[in-house]
Amino acid sequence: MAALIEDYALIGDLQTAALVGRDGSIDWLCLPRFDSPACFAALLGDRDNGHWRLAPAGAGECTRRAYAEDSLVLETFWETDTGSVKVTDFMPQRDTAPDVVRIVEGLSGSVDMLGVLRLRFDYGSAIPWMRRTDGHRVAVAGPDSAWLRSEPPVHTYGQDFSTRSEFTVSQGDSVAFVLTWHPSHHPRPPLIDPHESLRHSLEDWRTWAARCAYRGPHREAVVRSLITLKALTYAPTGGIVAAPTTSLPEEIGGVRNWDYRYCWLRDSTLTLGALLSAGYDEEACAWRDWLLRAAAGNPADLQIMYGLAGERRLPEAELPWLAGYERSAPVRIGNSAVHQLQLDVYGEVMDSLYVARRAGMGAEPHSWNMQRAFMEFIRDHWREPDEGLWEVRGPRRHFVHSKVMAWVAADRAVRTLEADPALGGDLDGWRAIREAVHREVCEKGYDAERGTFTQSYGSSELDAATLLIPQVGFLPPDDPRVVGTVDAIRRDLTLHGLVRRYSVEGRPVDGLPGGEGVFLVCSFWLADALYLTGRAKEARALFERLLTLRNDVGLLAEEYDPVARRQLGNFPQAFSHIGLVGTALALTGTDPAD
Ligand SMILES: OC[C@H]1O[C@H](O[C@H]2O[C@H](CO)[C@@H](O)[C@H](O)[C@H]2O)[C@H](O)[C@@H](O)[C@@H]1O
Repeated sequence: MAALIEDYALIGDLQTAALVGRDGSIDWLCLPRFDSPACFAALLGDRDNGHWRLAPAGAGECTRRAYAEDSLVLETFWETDTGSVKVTDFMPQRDTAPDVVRIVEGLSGSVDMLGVLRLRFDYGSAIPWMRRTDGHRVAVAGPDSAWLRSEPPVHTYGQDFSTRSEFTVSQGDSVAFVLTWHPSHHPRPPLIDPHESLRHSLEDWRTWAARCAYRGPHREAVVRSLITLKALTYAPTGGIVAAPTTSLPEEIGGVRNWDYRYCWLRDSTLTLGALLSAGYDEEACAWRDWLLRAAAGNPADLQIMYGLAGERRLPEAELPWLAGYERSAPVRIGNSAVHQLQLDVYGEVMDSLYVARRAGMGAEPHSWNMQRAFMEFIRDHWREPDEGLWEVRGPRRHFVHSKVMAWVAADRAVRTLEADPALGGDLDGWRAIREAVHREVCEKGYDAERGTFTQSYGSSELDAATLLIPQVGFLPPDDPRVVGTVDAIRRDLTLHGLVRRYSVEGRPVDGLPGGEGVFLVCSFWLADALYLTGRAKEARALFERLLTLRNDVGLLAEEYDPVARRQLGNFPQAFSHIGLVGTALALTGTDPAD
Protein backbone atom coordinates (compact mmCIF):
# COMPACT_ATOMS: atom_id res chain seq x y z
CA MET A 1 0.00 0.00 0.00
CA ALA A 2 1.16 3.53 -0.73
CA ALA A 3 2.15 5.88 2.09
CA LEU A 4 0.06 8.78 3.38
CA ILE A 5 -0.11 11.52 0.76
CA GLU A 6 1.81 13.88 3.06
CA ASP A 7 4.60 11.33 3.41
CA TYR A 8 5.77 12.13 -0.10
CA ALA A 9 8.32 14.68 -1.25
CA LEU A 10 8.67 15.99 -4.80
CA ILE A 11 11.67 15.93 -7.09
CA GLY A 12 11.55 17.01 -10.73
CA ASP A 13 13.36 18.40 -13.76
CA LEU A 14 10.81 20.95 -15.07
CA GLN A 15 9.47 18.38 -17.52
CA THR A 16 8.22 15.71 -15.17
CA ALA A 17 8.30 14.93 -11.44
CA ALA A 18 8.53 12.02 -9.01
CA LEU A 19 7.19 11.39 -5.52
CA VAL A 20 9.60 9.94 -2.95
CA GLY A 21 8.26 8.40 0.28
CA ARG A 22 9.74 8.63 3.76
CA ASP A 23 10.71 4.97 3.32
CA GLY A 24 12.99 5.88 0.40
CA SER A 25 10.63 4.54 -2.26
CA ILE A 26 9.86 6.47 -5.44
CA ASP A 27 6.21 5.50 -5.95
CA TRP A 28 5.20 7.84 -8.80
CA LEU A 29 7.06 8.88 -11.93
CA CYS A 30 5.80 9.60 -15.44
CA LEU A 31 8.38 9.62 -18.24
CA PRO A 32 9.35 11.54 -20.26
CA ARG A 33 6.69 14.22 -19.53
CA PHE A 34 4.32 14.99 -16.66
CA ASP A 35 1.45 13.55 -18.72
CA SER A 36 3.28 10.46 -20.03
CA PRO A 37 2.43 7.00 -18.74
CA ALA A 38 3.93 6.28 -15.32
CA CYS A 39 6.79 3.79 -14.96
CA PHE A 40 6.35 3.85 -11.16
CA ALA A 41 2.65 3.71 -10.25
CA ALA A 42 2.75 2.06 -6.80
CA LEU A 43 1.08 5.23 -5.53
CA LEU A 44 -2.15 4.16 -7.21
CA GLY A 45 -1.83 0.42 -6.77
CA ASP A 46 0.82 -1.66 -5.09
CA ARG A 47 4.54 -2.28 -5.37
CA ASP A 48 3.93 -4.53 -8.39
CA ASN A 49 2.81 -1.45 -10.30
CA GLY A 50 6.34 -0.11 -10.14
CA HIS A 51 8.56 1.65 -7.61
CA TRP A 52 12.21 2.14 -6.72
CA ARG A 53 13.23 1.77 -3.09
CA LEU A 54 16.71 2.61 -1.85
CA ALA A 55 17.18 2.43 1.92
CA PRO A 56 19.13 0.63 4.66
CA ALA A 57 18.30 -3.09 4.54
CA GLY A 58 15.44 -3.85 6.92
CA ALA A 59 14.74 -0.17 7.65
CA GLY A 60 11.30 1.41 7.71
CA GLU A 61 10.86 5.15 7.48
CA CYS A 62 13.77 7.58 7.45
CA THR A 63 14.91 9.40 10.57
CA ARG A 64 14.53 12.80 8.92
CA ARG A 65 14.59 14.44 5.54
CA ALA A 66 14.68 17.92 4.06
CA TYR A 67 15.37 19.74 0.82
CA ALA A 68 18.95 20.95 0.51
CA GLU A 69 18.55 24.69 1.12
CA ASP A 70 16.22 26.38 -1.38
CA SER A 71 16.29 23.57 -3.93
CA LEU A 72 14.37 20.57 -5.20
CA VAL A 73 17.21 18.27 -4.14
CA LEU A 74 15.91 15.96 -1.42
CA GLU A 75 18.15 14.66 1.37
CA THR A 76 16.90 11.66 3.35
CA PHE A 77 18.76 10.51 6.48
CA TRP A 78 18.69 7.17 8.27
CA GLU A 79 20.25 6.42 11.63
CA THR A 80 20.66 2.67 12.09
CA ASP A 81 22.22 0.46 14.78
CA THR A 82 25.41 0.20 12.73
CA GLY A 83 25.75 3.71 11.35
CA SER A 84 24.07 6.55 9.52
CA VAL A 85 23.54 7.24 5.86
CA LYS A 86 22.19 9.96 3.59
CA VAL A 87 20.42 9.45 0.24
CA THR A 88 20.28 12.49 -2.06
CA ASP A 89 17.52 12.31 -4.68
CA PHE A 90 17.08 14.71 -7.58
CA MET A 91 16.36 14.99 -11.29
CA PRO A 92 18.91 17.17 -13.11
CA GLN A 93 17.55 19.65 -15.63
CA ARG A 94 17.88 17.61 -18.76
CA ASP A 95 19.88 18.04 -21.93
CA THR A 96 18.38 15.15 -23.83
CA ALA A 97 17.15 12.31 -21.64
CA PRO A 98 15.47 12.48 -18.21
CA ASP A 99 17.53 11.09 -15.33
CA VAL A 100 16.74 10.23 -11.73
CA VAL A 101 19.88 10.42 -9.60
CA ARG A 102 20.18 8.80 -6.14
CA ILE A 103 23.46 9.29 -4.30
CA VAL A 104 24.07 7.20 -1.16
CA GLU A 105 26.66 8.57 1.27
CA GLY A 106 27.95 6.91 4.41
CA LEU A 107 27.98 9.41 7.27
CA SER A 108 29.15 7.23 10.16
CA GLY A 109 29.81 3.56 10.93
CA SER A 110 28.76 1.25 8.12
CA VAL A 111 25.29 0.54 6.78
CA ASP A 112 24.00 -2.35 4.64
CA MET A 113 21.84 -0.93 1.87
CA LEU A 114 19.17 -2.56 -0.29
CA GLY A 115 17.95 -1.23 -3.62
CA VAL A 116 14.82 -2.67 -5.27
CA LEU A 117 13.94 -1.33 -8.70
CA ARG A 118 10.64 -2.52 -10.15
CA LEU A 119 10.03 -0.82 -13.48
CA ARG A 120 6.50 -1.18 -14.83
CA PHE A 121 5.89 0.90 -17.92
CA ASP A 122 2.48 2.06 -19.14
CA TYR A 123 1.03 2.96 -15.72
CA GLY A 124 2.23 -0.13 -13.94
CA SER A 125 0.99 -2.63 -16.49
CA ALA A 126 4.01 -3.59 -18.64
CA ILE A 127 6.79 -5.73 -17.14
CA PRO A 128 9.90 -4.95 -19.21
CA TRP A 129 12.51 -7.28 -20.59
CA MET A 130 15.81 -6.80 -18.81
CA ARG A 131 19.32 -7.12 -20.20
CA ARG A 132 22.85 -6.01 -19.33
CA THR A 133 24.84 -3.84 -21.72
CA ASP A 134 27.55 -1.17 -21.54
CA GLY A 135 27.69 -1.41 -17.75
CA HIS A 136 23.91 -0.81 -17.50
CA ARG A 137 20.85 -2.84 -16.61
CA VAL A 138 18.44 -1.98 -19.39
CA ALA A 139 14.67 -2.40 -19.21
CA VAL A 140 12.65 -2.36 -22.44
CA ALA A 141 8.91 -2.52 -23.07
CA GLY A 142 7.24 -1.06 -26.16
CA PRO A 143 8.33 2.54 -26.74
CA ASP A 144 10.11 2.86 -23.38
CA SER A 145 13.52 1.92 -22.12
CA ALA A 146 15.23 2.72 -18.83
CA TRP A 147 18.95 2.43 -18.18
CA LEU A 148 20.36 1.90 -14.70
CA ARG A 149 24.01 2.28 -13.78
CA SER A 150 25.97 3.13 -10.67
CA GLU A 151 29.26 4.82 -9.81
CA PRO A 152 31.17 2.87 -8.58
CA PRO A 153 29.50 -0.17 -10.20
CA VAL A 154 27.41 -2.16 -7.71
CA HIS A 155 26.42 -5.76 -8.34
CA THR A 156 22.75 -6.08 -9.34
CA TYR A 157 20.64 -9.21 -9.75
CA GLY A 158 17.12 -10.02 -10.82
CA GLN A 159 14.52 -11.35 -8.40
CA ASP A 160 10.70 -11.41 -8.63
CA PHE A 161 10.77 -9.24 -11.77
CA SER A 162 12.79 -6.58 -9.98
CA THR A 163 16.44 -5.48 -10.08
CA ARG A 164 18.04 -5.65 -6.67
CA SER A 165 21.32 -4.41 -5.29
CA GLU A 166 22.86 -5.09 -1.90
CA PHE A 167 25.92 -3.13 -0.84
CA THR A 168 27.51 -1.62 2.24
CA VAL A 169 28.51 2.00 2.69
CA SER A 170 30.98 3.09 5.35
CA GLN A 171 31.70 6.61 6.53
CA GLY A 172 33.01 8.62 3.56
CA ASP A 173 31.77 6.14 0.91
CA SER A 174 29.51 7.29 -1.86
CA VAL A 175 27.52 5.28 -4.42
CA ALA A 176 25.57 7.12 -7.12
CA PHE A 177 22.75 5.48 -9.09
CA VAL A 178 21.48 7.02 -12.32
CA LEU A 179 18.27 5.85 -13.98
CA THR A 180 17.78 7.28 -17.44
CA TRP A 181 14.71 7.02 -19.66
CA HIS A 182 15.15 6.80 -23.40
CA PRO A 183 12.95 5.90 -26.39
CA SER A 184 13.53 2.16 -26.81
CA HIS A 185 14.48 2.47 -30.49
CA HIS A 186 17.38 4.83 -29.68
CA PRO A 187 20.92 3.72 -28.79
CA ARG A 188 22.30 4.24 -25.29
CA PRO A 189 21.47 7.66 -23.81
CA PRO A 190 24.34 10.07 -23.11
CA LEU A 191 25.96 9.58 -19.69
CA ILE A 192 25.80 12.29 -17.06
CA ASP A 193 28.17 12.84 -14.16
CA PRO A 194 25.90 12.49 -11.09
CA HIS A 195 28.08 14.58 -8.78
CA GLU A 196 28.53 17.41 -11.26
CA SER A 197 24.79 17.31 -11.98
CA LEU A 198 24.14 17.66 -8.26
CA ARG A 199 26.35 20.74 -8.06
CA HIS A 200 24.53 22.28 -11.06
CA SER A 201 21.09 21.48 -9.67
CA LEU A 202 21.90 23.04 -6.31
CA GLU A 203 23.37 26.11 -7.96
CA ASP A 204 20.45 26.54 -10.41
CA TRP A 205 17.84 26.36 -7.64
CA ARG A 206 19.85 28.57 -5.29
CA THR A 207 20.12 31.23 -7.99
CA TRP A 208 16.44 30.94 -8.85
CA ALA A 209 15.25 31.15 -5.23
CA ALA A 210 17.49 34.15 -4.52
CA ARG A 211 15.43 36.14 -7.03
CA CYS A 212 12.36 35.92 -4.77
CA ALA A 213 11.26 39.48 -3.95
CA TYR A 214 9.24 38.47 -0.85
CA ARG A 215 10.98 39.70 2.31
CA GLY A 216 8.29 39.01 4.92
CA PRO A 217 8.30 36.74 7.97
CA HIS A 218 7.23 33.60 6.08
CA ARG A 219 10.05 33.51 3.58
CA GLU A 220 10.84 29.81 4.03
CA ALA A 221 7.21 28.79 3.33
CA VAL A 222 6.84 31.22 0.44
CA VAL A 223 10.07 30.15 -1.25
CA ARG A 224 9.15 26.48 -0.88
CA SER A 225 5.77 27.15 -2.48
CA LEU A 226 7.36 29.11 -5.31
CA ILE A 227 9.88 26.31 -5.94
CA THR A 228 6.96 23.88 -6.02
CA LEU A 229 5.07 26.07 -8.51
CA LYS A 230 8.19 26.37 -10.64
CA ALA A 231 8.56 22.58 -10.51
CA LEU A 232 5.08 22.30 -12.03
CA THR A 233 6.09 24.27 -15.12
CA TYR A 234 6.92 22.38 -18.28
CA ALA A 235 10.02 24.29 -19.33
CA PRO A 236 10.06 23.46 -23.08
CA THR A 237 6.70 25.19 -23.67
CA GLY A 238 6.01 27.37 -20.60
CA GLY A 239 2.83 25.37 -19.78
CA ILE A 240 2.04 24.83 -16.08
CA VAL A 241 0.35 21.68 -14.73
CA ALA A 242 -2.21 21.80 -11.89
CA ALA A 243 -0.41 18.93 -10.11
CA PRO A 244 1.99 16.14 -11.14
CA THR A 245 -0.39 13.34 -10.16
CA THR A 246 -3.65 11.77 -11.22
CA SER A 247 -6.42 10.29 -9.11
CA LEU A 248 -5.22 10.99 -5.60
CA PRO A 249 -8.68 10.95 -4.05
CA GLU A 250 -10.67 13.86 -2.62
CA GLU A 251 -12.22 11.26 -0.29
CA ILE A 252 -10.49 8.04 0.74
CA GLY A 253 -12.36 5.23 -1.01
CA GLY A 254 -14.34 7.76 -3.07
CA VAL A 255 -14.78 8.41 -6.79
CA ARG A 256 -13.61 12.03 -6.99
CA ASN A 257 -10.31 11.06 -8.58
CA TRP A 258 -9.10 13.23 -11.46
CA ASP A 259 -6.09 13.72 -13.65
CA TYR A 260 -4.37 17.06 -12.97
CA ARG A 261 -1.35 16.66 -15.23
CA TYR A 262 -2.61 19.31 -17.66
CA CYS A 263 -2.55 23.06 -18.04
CA TRP A 264 -5.74 24.70 -16.79
CA LEU A 265 -6.01 28.34 -17.83
CA ARG A 266 -7.37 29.12 -14.35
CA ASP A 267 -4.70 27.29 -12.34
CA SER A 268 -1.87 28.44 -14.56
CA THR A 269 -2.88 32.10 -14.62
CA LEU A 270 -3.11 32.05 -10.84
CA THR A 271 0.30 30.33 -10.66
CA LEU A 272 1.62 33.00 -12.91
CA GLY A 273 0.16 35.68 -10.65
CA ALA A 274 1.94 34.15 -7.65
CA LEU A 275 5.26 33.96 -9.51
CA LEU A 276 4.89 37.47 -10.88
CA SER A 277 4.07 38.94 -7.49
CA ALA A 278 7.29 37.43 -6.16
CA GLY A 279 9.38 38.90 -8.98
CA TYR A 280 9.52 36.03 -11.49
CA ASP A 281 8.79 37.82 -14.78
CA GLU A 282 10.50 35.35 -17.13
CA GLU A 283 8.02 32.63 -16.22
CA ALA A 284 5.20 35.08 -16.93
CA CYS A 285 6.51 35.75 -20.44
CA ALA A 286 6.97 32.04 -21.14
CA TRP A 287 3.43 31.32 -20.00
CA ARG A 288 1.95 34.22 -22.00
CA ASP A 289 3.64 32.82 -25.13
CA TRP A 290 2.34 29.34 -24.29
CA LEU A 291 -1.16 30.80 -24.00
CA LEU A 292 -0.92 32.62 -27.32
CA ARG A 293 0.02 29.38 -29.05
CA ALA A 294 -2.54 27.24 -27.20
CA ALA A 295 -5.43 29.67 -27.68
CA ALA A 296 -4.61 30.56 -31.31
CA GLY A 297 -7.62 30.19 -33.57
CA ASN A 298 -11.28 30.97 -32.99
CA PRO A 299 -11.91 32.34 -29.44
CA ALA A 300 -15.11 30.32 -29.39
CA ASP A 301 -12.89 27.23 -29.46
CA LEU A 302 -10.91 28.31 -26.38
CA GLN A 303 -10.63 25.38 -24.00
CA ILE A 304 -10.43 25.64 -20.23
CA MET A 305 -7.38 23.36 -20.26
CA TYR A 306 -4.79 22.04 -22.67
CA GLY A 307 -1.94 19.56 -22.76
CA LEU A 308 1.60 20.67 -21.91
CA ALA A 309 2.29 21.83 -25.46
CA GLY A 310 -1.23 23.09 -26.06
CA GLU A 311 -2.73 19.75 -27.13
CA ARG A 312 -6.52 19.95 -27.32
CA ARG A 313 -7.65 16.35 -26.97
CA LEU A 314 -7.37 14.95 -23.42
CA PRO A 315 -9.77 12.00 -23.57
CA GLU A 316 -10.74 10.63 -20.17
CA ALA A 317 -10.20 6.91 -19.56
CA GLU A 318 -10.06 4.59 -16.57
CA LEU A 319 -7.15 2.26 -15.73
CA PRO A 320 -8.87 -0.79 -14.24
CA TRP A 321 -5.64 -2.63 -13.41
CA LEU A 322 -4.77 0.00 -10.81
CA ALA A 323 -6.74 -0.48 -7.58
CA GLY A 324 -6.48 3.22 -6.75
CA TYR A 325 -4.89 5.06 -3.84
CA GLU A 326 -6.14 3.20 -0.72
CA ARG A 327 -8.65 1.55 -3.07
CA SER A 328 -10.09 4.86 -4.26
CA ALA A 329 -11.24 3.90 -7.73
CA PRO A 330 -11.45 4.57 -10.56
CA VAL A 331 -8.00 5.74 -11.52
CA ARG A 332 -8.52 8.15 -14.39
CA ILE A 333 -6.23 9.60 -17.04
CA GLY A 334 -7.28 12.45 -19.33
CA ASN A 335 -9.98 14.86 -18.19
CA SER A 336 -13.48 15.30 -19.64
CA ALA A 337 -13.75 18.73 -18.04
CA VAL A 338 -11.77 19.88 -21.09
CA HIS A 339 -15.07 20.28 -22.95
CA GLN A 340 -16.79 22.37 -20.29
CA LEU A 341 -17.83 26.01 -20.49
CA GLN A 342 -16.23 27.84 -17.57
CA LEU A 343 -16.74 31.56 -18.02
CA ASP A 344 -14.37 32.46 -15.20
CA VAL A 345 -11.29 31.55 -17.25
CA TYR A 346 -11.80 34.60 -19.46
CA GLY A 347 -11.69 36.80 -16.36
CA GLU A 348 -8.63 35.06 -14.97
CA VAL A 349 -6.73 35.31 -18.26
CA MET A 350 -7.71 38.95 -18.83
CA ASP A 351 -6.71 39.79 -15.27
CA SER A 352 -3.32 38.09 -15.46
CA LEU A 353 -2.49 39.77 -18.78
CA TYR A 354 -3.59 43.10 -17.28
CA VAL A 355 -1.33 42.57 -14.25
CA ALA A 356 1.55 41.42 -16.45
CA ARG A 357 1.18 44.47 -18.70
CA ARG A 358 1.21 46.77 -15.67
CA ALA A 359 4.29 44.97 -14.38
CA GLY A 360 6.04 45.99 -17.59
CA MET A 361 6.02 42.64 -19.38
CA GLY A 362 7.00 43.26 -23.03
CA ALA A 363 4.03 43.87 -25.31
CA GLU A 364 3.13 41.09 -27.72
CA PRO A 365 0.96 42.36 -30.59
CA HIS A 366 -1.07 39.13 -30.82
CA SER A 367 -1.87 39.31 -27.13
CA TRP A 368 -4.20 42.30 -27.38
CA ASN A 369 -5.86 40.85 -30.50
CA MET A 370 -6.55 37.69 -28.53
CA GLN A 371 -7.94 39.71 -25.61
CA ARG A 372 -10.27 41.61 -27.97
CA ALA A 373 -11.49 38.30 -29.34
CA PHE A 374 -12.08 37.07 -25.77
CA MET A 375 -14.23 40.14 -25.14
CA GLU A 376 -16.34 39.34 -28.19
CA PHE A 377 -16.89 35.91 -26.70
CA ILE A 378 -17.81 37.34 -23.30
CA ARG A 379 -20.20 39.80 -24.96
CA ASP A 380 -22.03 36.93 -26.68
CA HIS A 381 -21.92 34.33 -23.88
CA TRP A 382 -21.83 35.89 -20.43
CA ARG A 383 -25.57 35.37 -19.95
CA GLU A 384 -25.23 31.58 -20.39
CA PRO A 385 -25.08 29.07 -17.54
CA ASP A 386 -21.79 27.18 -17.22
CA GLU A 387 -20.00 24.48 -15.22
CA GLY A 388 -18.13 27.02 -13.12
CA LEU A 389 -14.65 26.94 -11.61
CA TRP A 390 -15.40 23.76 -9.66
CA GLU A 391 -16.04 21.99 -12.96
CA VAL A 392 -19.26 20.43 -11.73
CA ARG A 393 -20.40 17.42 -13.63
CA GLY A 394 -24.06 18.16 -12.82
CA PRO A 395 -26.26 20.51 -14.88
CA ARG A 396 -24.98 23.94 -15.89
CA ARG A 397 -25.94 26.84 -13.64
CA HIS A 398 -25.62 30.59 -13.46
CA PHE A 399 -22.68 30.48 -11.06
CA VAL A 400 -22.11 33.76 -9.25
CA HIS A 401 -18.32 33.37 -9.38
CA SER A 402 -18.42 32.82 -13.17
CA LYS A 403 -20.41 36.02 -13.66
CA VAL A 404 -18.15 37.96 -11.31
CA MET A 405 -15.18 36.82 -13.40
CA ALA A 406 -16.99 37.85 -16.61
CA TRP A 407 -17.21 41.27 -14.93
CA VAL A 408 -13.45 41.05 -14.24
CA ALA A 409 -12.81 40.33 -17.95
CA ALA A 410 -14.76 43.43 -18.97
CA ASP A 411 -13.24 45.55 -16.22
CA ARG A 412 -9.65 44.68 -17.14
CA ALA A 413 -10.37 45.23 -20.84
CA VAL A 414 -11.79 48.69 -20.03
CA ARG A 415 -8.88 49.62 -17.77
CA THR A 416 -6.27 48.46 -20.28
CA LEU A 417 -7.85 50.51 -23.03
CA GLU A 418 -8.33 53.56 -20.81
CA ALA A 419 -4.61 53.43 -19.99
CA ASP A 420 -3.56 52.89 -23.60
CA PRO A 421 -6.27 54.04 -26.06
CA ALA A 422 -3.94 53.43 -29.01
CA LEU A 423 -4.53 49.69 -28.56
CA GLY A 424 -8.07 50.13 -29.91
CA GLY A 425 -11.25 48.38 -28.84
CA ASP A 426 -14.96 48.77 -28.10
CA LEU A 427 -14.60 50.83 -24.92
CA ASP A 428 -18.26 51.80 -24.65
CA GLY A 429 -19.44 48.26 -25.39
CA TRP A 430 -17.14 46.79 -22.73
CA ARG A 431 -18.21 49.40 -20.19
CA ALA A 432 -21.83 48.45 -20.90
CA ILE A 433 -21.08 44.73 -20.37
CA ARG A 434 -19.30 45.52 -17.13
CA GLU A 435 -22.29 47.45 -15.84
CA ALA A 436 -24.87 44.89 -16.97
CA VAL A 437 -23.02 41.96 -15.35
CA HIS A 438 -22.60 43.88 -12.11
CA ARG A 439 -26.28 44.78 -11.97
CA GLU A 440 -27.42 41.23 -12.70
CA VAL A 441 -25.11 39.59 -10.13
CA CYS A 442 -26.21 41.99 -7.40
CA GLU A 443 -29.87 41.39 -8.28
CA LYS A 444 -29.89 37.63 -8.87
CA GLY A 445 -26.85 36.32 -7.03
CA TYR A 446 -27.42 38.00 -3.69
CA ASP A 447 -29.79 36.71 -1.02
CA ALA A 448 -30.86 39.88 0.80
CA GLU A 449 -32.68 37.97 3.52
CA ARG A 450 -29.58 36.00 4.54
CA GLY A 451 -27.24 38.82 3.62
CA THR A 452 -24.94 36.70 1.44
CA PHE A 453 -24.03 36.02 -2.15
CA THR A 454 -25.10 32.51 -3.14
CA GLN A 455 -23.48 29.86 -5.29
CA SER A 456 -25.76 30.40 -8.28
CA TYR A 457 -28.79 32.50 -9.14
CA GLY A 458 -31.78 31.51 -7.01
CA SER A 459 -29.85 28.85 -5.05
CA SER A 460 -29.64 28.74 -1.27
CA GLU A 461 -26.18 27.14 -1.39
CA LEU A 462 -22.97 28.98 -0.56
CA ASP A 463 -19.74 28.91 -2.56
CA ALA A 464 -16.26 29.64 -1.20
CA ALA A 465 -15.33 31.22 -4.54
CA THR A 466 -17.50 34.23 -3.63
CA LEU A 467 -14.81 35.05 -1.03
CA LEU A 468 -12.90 36.45 -4.00
CA ILE A 469 -15.45 39.22 -4.64
CA PRO A 470 -13.50 41.91 -2.76
CA GLN A 471 -10.13 40.63 -3.96
CA VAL A 472 -11.00 41.05 -7.65
CA GLY A 473 -12.55 44.48 -7.00
CA PHE A 474 -16.16 43.61 -7.79
CA LEU A 475 -17.26 45.26 -4.52
CA PRO A 476 -15.24 47.06 -1.85
CA PRO A 477 -14.28 44.98 1.22
CA ASP A 478 -16.41 47.08 3.57
CA ASP A 479 -19.58 46.60 1.52
CA PRO A 480 -22.12 44.92 3.86
CA ARG A 481 -22.84 42.31 1.16
CA VAL A 482 -19.17 41.30 1.20
CA VAL A 483 -18.96 41.20 4.99
CA GLY A 484 -22.22 39.20 5.09
CA THR A 485 -20.87 36.68 2.58
CA VAL A 486 -17.63 36.20 4.50
CA ASP A 487 -19.59 35.67 7.72
CA ALA A 488 -22.05 33.24 6.12
CA ILE A 489 -19.23 31.15 4.67
CA ARG A 490 -17.44 31.13 7.98
CA ARG A 491 -20.59 30.02 9.72
CA ASP A 492 -22.00 27.50 7.27
CA LEU A 493 -19.21 26.31 5.00
CA THR A 494 -16.41 25.49 7.40
CA LEU A 495 -15.36 22.28 9.07
CA HIS A 496 -13.08 22.65 12.09
CA GLY A 497 -12.45 26.24 10.96
CA LEU A 498 -11.34 25.27 7.44
CA VAL A 499 -13.36 25.98 4.32
CA ARG A 500 -15.23 23.60 2.02
CA ARG A 501 -15.61 24.85 -1.55
CA TYR A 502 -19.34 24.04 -1.48
CA SER A 503 -21.63 21.78 0.48
CA VAL A 504 -21.50 18.08 -0.39
CA GLU A 505 -24.46 17.19 1.81
CA GLY A 506 -27.68 15.85 0.27
CA ARG A 507 -27.57 16.17 -3.52
CA PRO A 508 -24.31 18.04 -4.14
CA VAL A 509 -24.03 20.46 -7.03
CA ASP A 510 -21.25 18.41 -8.63
CA GLY A 511 -23.57 15.47 -9.27
CA LEU A 512 -21.14 12.98 -7.67
CA PRO A 513 -21.65 10.48 -4.84
CA GLY A 514 -19.69 10.72 -1.59
CA GLY A 515 -17.97 13.67 0.03
CA GLU A 516 -14.63 15.41 0.08
CA GLY A 517 -12.28 17.25 2.41
CA VAL A 518 -11.88 20.97 2.91
CA PHE A 519 -10.42 22.70 -0.13
CA LEU A 520 -7.18 24.30 0.97
CA VAL A 521 -7.05 27.28 -1.38
CA CYS A 522 -10.50 28.30 -0.10
CA SER A 523 -9.14 28.55 3.45
CA PHE A 524 -6.39 30.87 2.19
CA TRP A 525 -9.11 32.90 0.46
CA LEU A 526 -10.95 33.15 3.79
CA ALA A 527 -7.77 34.45 5.42
CA ASP A 528 -7.48 37.05 2.62
CA ALA A 529 -11.13 38.05 3.00
CA LEU A 530 -10.82 38.34 6.79
CA TYR A 531 -7.79 40.56 6.34
CA LEU A 532 -9.50 42.74 3.75
CA THR A 533 -12.61 43.10 5.91
CA GLY A 534 -10.58 44.37 8.85
CA ARG A 535 -10.03 41.20 10.85
CA ALA A 536 -6.27 40.96 10.52
CA LYS A 537 -5.69 39.03 13.75
CA GLU A 538 -8.08 36.28 12.70
CA ALA A 539 -6.57 36.27 9.21
CA ARG A 540 -3.09 35.78 10.65
CA ALA A 541 -4.25 33.05 13.02
CA LEU A 542 -5.88 31.15 10.14
CA PHE A 543 -2.77 31.57 7.98
CA GLU A 544 -0.52 30.27 10.78
CA ARG A 545 -2.79 27.27 11.17
CA LEU A 546 -2.74 26.57 7.44
CA LEU A 547 1.07 26.60 7.53
CA THR A 548 0.98 23.77 10.07
CA LEU A 549 -0.92 21.59 7.58
CA ARG A 550 2.09 21.51 5.24
CA ASN A 551 4.04 18.28 5.36
CA ASP A 552 7.58 17.98 6.72
CA VAL A 553 9.02 19.34 3.45
CA GLY A 554 6.49 22.16 3.05
CA LEU A 555 4.07 20.58 0.56
CA LEU A 556 0.29 20.77 0.33
CA ALA A 557 -2.23 18.63 -1.52
CA GLU A 558 -5.48 20.02 -2.88
CA GLU A 559 -7.60 19.15 0.17
CA TYR A 560 -7.36 18.21 3.84
CA ASP A 561 -9.45 15.99 6.08
CA PRO A 562 -9.59 17.85 9.42
CA VAL A 563 -11.12 14.86 11.19
CA ALA A 564 -8.58 12.23 10.07
CA ARG A 565 -5.93 14.99 9.96
CA ARG A 566 -4.48 13.96 6.64
CA GLN A 567 -4.01 15.49 3.22
CA LEU A 568 -6.28 14.53 0.34
CA GLY A 569 -6.33 14.97 -3.43
CA ASN A 570 -3.66 15.50 -6.03
CA PHE A 571 -0.27 16.42 -4.66
CA PRO A 572 1.37 18.83 -4.51
CA GLN A 573 -1.31 21.05 -5.95
CA ALA A 574 -0.60 24.43 -7.52
CA PHE A 575 -3.87 25.92 -6.22
CA SER A 576 -2.91 25.36 -2.56
CA HIS A 577 0.58 26.80 -2.99
CA ILE A 578 -0.82 29.77 -4.94
CA GLY A 579 -3.10 30.41 -1.96
CA LEU A 580 -0.17 30.26 0.46
CA VAL A 581 1.93 32.75 -1.53
CA GLY A 582 -1.03 35.10 -2.06
CA THR A 583 -1.98 35.22 1.61
CA ALA A 584 1.62 35.59 2.79
CA LEU A 585 2.02 38.58 0.46
CA ALA A 586 -1.31 40.09 1.50
CA LEU A 587 -0.41 39.81 5.18
CA THR A 588 2.85 41.70 4.76
CA GLY A 589 0.84 44.93 4.29
CA THR A 590 0.02 47.26 7.14
CA ASP A 591 -2.96 45.83 8.98
CA PRO A 592 -6.23 47.58 8.32
CA ALA A 593 -8.10 48.58 11.51
CA ASP A 594 -8.66 45.48 13.69
O1 LIG B 1 -14.82 18.41 -8.65
C1 LIG B 1 -14.97 17.95 -9.93
C2 LIG B 1 -13.82 18.38 -10.81
O2 LIG B 1 -12.62 18.26 -10.07
C3 LIG B 1 -11.44 18.59 -10.76
O3 LIG B 1 -11.36 20.00 -10.86
C4 LIG B 1 -10.65 20.61 -9.83
O4 LIG B 1 -9.32 20.71 -10.19
C5 LIG B 1 -8.99 21.64 -11.21
C6 LIG B 1 -7.48 21.60 -11.38
O5 LIG B 1 -6.83 22.01 -10.23
C7 LIG B 1 -9.44 23.04 -10.80
O6 LIG B 1 -9.18 23.94 -11.86
C8 LIG B 1 -10.93 23.00 -10.51
O7 LIG B 1 -11.30 24.27 -10.01
C9 LIG B 1 -11.23 21.95 -9.45
O8 LIG B 1 -12.61 21.85 -9.24
C10 LIG B 1 -11.38 17.82 -12.07
O9 LIG B 1 -10.28 18.25 -12.85
C11 LIG B 1 -12.62 17.88 -12.90
O10 LIG B 1 -12.54 17.02 -13.99
C12 LIG B 1 -13.80 17.50 -12.03
O11 LIG B 1 -14.97 17.66 -12.78
